[in-house]
Amino acid sequence: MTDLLQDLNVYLVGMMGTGKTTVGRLIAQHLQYGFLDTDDVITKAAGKTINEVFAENGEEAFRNLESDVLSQVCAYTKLAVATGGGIILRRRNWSYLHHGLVVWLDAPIDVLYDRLAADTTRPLLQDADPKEKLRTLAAGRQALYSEADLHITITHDETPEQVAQKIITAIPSVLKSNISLN
Ligand SMILES: Nc1ncnc2c1ncn2[C@@H]1O[C@H](COP(=O)(O)OP(=O)(O)O)[C@@H](O)[C@H]1O
Ligand SMILES: O=C(O)C1=C[C@@H](OP(=O)(O)O)[C@@H](O)[C@H](O)C1
Ligand SMILES: [Mg+2]
Repeated sequence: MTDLLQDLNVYLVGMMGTGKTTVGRLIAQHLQYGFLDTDDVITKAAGKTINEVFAENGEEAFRNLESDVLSQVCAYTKLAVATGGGIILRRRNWSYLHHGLVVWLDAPIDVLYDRLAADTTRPLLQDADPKEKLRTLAAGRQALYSEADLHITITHDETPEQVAQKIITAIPSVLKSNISLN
């Protein structure tokens, strides 16, 4: 499996709350890869929280930082990368993501809402109706997420370890089909 991947980075994309950060760490352990979360890198580089970046600099500035971080991360290999849910919004980011294997974690809105209802660290969900906000964001992003190499659907009762295992099991199928296309 690790041979098949040829040190390619694995990028997890998907809506807030799908478990990119949690599952990304497990994927890294399985693959004996390093782990990186683009939000963590932004937080460290900016010296403030994601909430503070949004509040003080705005979403556009956050998206610029996100693109900068991704452009630097894609120069490395053997990384499992948890991205922020909006990374797919910028076309330029796809040229970086496609240096590696892009995995879309896809979970029902109810699951995302249950996980994030009490969370205050997602500025885009600090809204009068966070569930509706999740629906709107997901609807607007669906077509972009579907550009990922691998689509992993998550049900409400799957543990992070089960999701990681599902990804690890599915990866060879995409790599094989890529090879036969070339
Ligand atoms: N498979 C899962 N089952 C239950 N809770 C989960 C699962 N994956 C993630 N979580 C929880 O959901 C919340 C959001 O997970 P996180 O990894 O931060 O998602 P993301 O990075 O996609 O926004 C966290 O509290 C995390 O512990
Ligand atoms: O979906 C989004 O636009 C965002 C998702 C967040 O990351 P997670 O997907 O890890 O929650 C974080 O990057 C920021 O709050 C914006
Ligand atoms: Mg995350």
